[in-house]
Amino acid sequence: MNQLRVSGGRVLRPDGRVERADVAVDRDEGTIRAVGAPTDVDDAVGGAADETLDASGSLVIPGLVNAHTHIAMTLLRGYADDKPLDPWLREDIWPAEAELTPDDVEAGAELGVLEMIRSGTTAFADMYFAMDRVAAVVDRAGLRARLGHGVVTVGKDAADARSDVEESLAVARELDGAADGRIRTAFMPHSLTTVGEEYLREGVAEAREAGVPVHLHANETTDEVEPIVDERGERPVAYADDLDALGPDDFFAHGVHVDETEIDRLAATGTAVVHCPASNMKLASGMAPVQRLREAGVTVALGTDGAASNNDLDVFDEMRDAAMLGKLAADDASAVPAGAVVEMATAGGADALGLPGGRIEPGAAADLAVVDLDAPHLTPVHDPVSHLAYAARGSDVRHTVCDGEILMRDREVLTLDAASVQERAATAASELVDRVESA
Ligand SMILES: CSC[C@H]1O[C@@H](n2cnc3c(O)ncnc32)[C@H](O)[C@@H]1O
Ligand SMILES: [Zn+2]
Repeated sequence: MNQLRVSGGRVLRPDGRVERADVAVDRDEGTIRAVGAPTDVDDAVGGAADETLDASGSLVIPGLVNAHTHIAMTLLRGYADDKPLDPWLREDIWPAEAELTPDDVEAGAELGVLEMIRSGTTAFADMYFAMDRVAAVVDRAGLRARLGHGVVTVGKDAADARSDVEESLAVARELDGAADGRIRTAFMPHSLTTVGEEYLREGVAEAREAGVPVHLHANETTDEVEPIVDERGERPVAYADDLDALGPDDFFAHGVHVDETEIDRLAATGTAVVHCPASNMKLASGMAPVQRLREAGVTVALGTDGAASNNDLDVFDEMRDAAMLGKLAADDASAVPAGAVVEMATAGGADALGLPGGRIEPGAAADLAVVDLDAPHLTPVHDPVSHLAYAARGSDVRHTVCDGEILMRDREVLTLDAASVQERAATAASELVDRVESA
């Protein structure tokens, strides 16, 4: 066995306990072989490690999962701020995205992936355009992802609308299993209001036939919920159920404005919700009832949403925001505690996306982040889980491992050339804005 050993650290176990332990990784299989005291790990795997990552003074955690983003929107970070969702999209974001080229998407995706590796994220879900380019970046950079082409049919004639649906299905069929299985796919209609009913019905039926999940924005703002209720006489989750878009493989972004009946239906169908607290606060979309969702048994994951509504891709920020906002939403300081947001950012994310990882245990995918605790803002360490939720930052991550491969060692990303990625993205962003202004 080609063995990577993560040694000398404290390890976050699936039950939330933290213990001093080494982690032995089988790099051929990309899985964790043993976790425990160094001598026990030696006994379990035999032989010396081929490579070691020093985790002394550090906390070894499952690689974080960013369960909803639009990765290439890094190019639009800081481009348009301080507006609610609908005018932000219509007045600023969609006109800019109309000028995006596949090269831009690749440049933005590289920048996003670089930022994620640096902050300990090893898996993400992405809804955007030019997904073959995003897939190529994921393959090179070494992460895992669930990818889908985002469909919008409003404002399009029937031929264009149908071809958008077909593209999403084609991407879902063709890219599934790419990057040695690290890439999985989904059918991704943008939302229940931006995709017409006939296209939703056809697309979901074909996605079921192809065996790929469905991912969409749902119940994000009252502006989106109200027209559905007015026109259909039913809530969005009931409409989604009628479309056959709910199930244990499916995951919805946001779920801010969900009532008790909708929460029960999400739980009963096993549909996961990706909570995006920073985006919900920045766009003033509202406060998701995270405590209620979790109490009802809904799988809740965390997502940054795009970098234009966040404005970063740091899942540590998302954990802190989720814990803070969850308390405010429940009017209860004990709601959405530290352990809950850590679970949402790890096992909850992996479960929502149907990707391996999220737990440090033998047999699990070797997706890990090593968080350096030796910093003023992390001193003293009364409770490492509290630090993960409330005090740590993405920049505290020292090493990142995915599928048994080291993506970042001692804060140096090994799979991408950070300087050239930043330069390429900055140039692409400024040329994009020039094109938008002259359009
Ligand atoms: C059709 S690809 C995805 C599409 O979604 C847009 N988008 C970015 N953030 C949000 C959000 O919070 N709610 C809804 N839509 C969003 C993105 O700009 C793309 O156009
Ligand atoms: Zn989104």
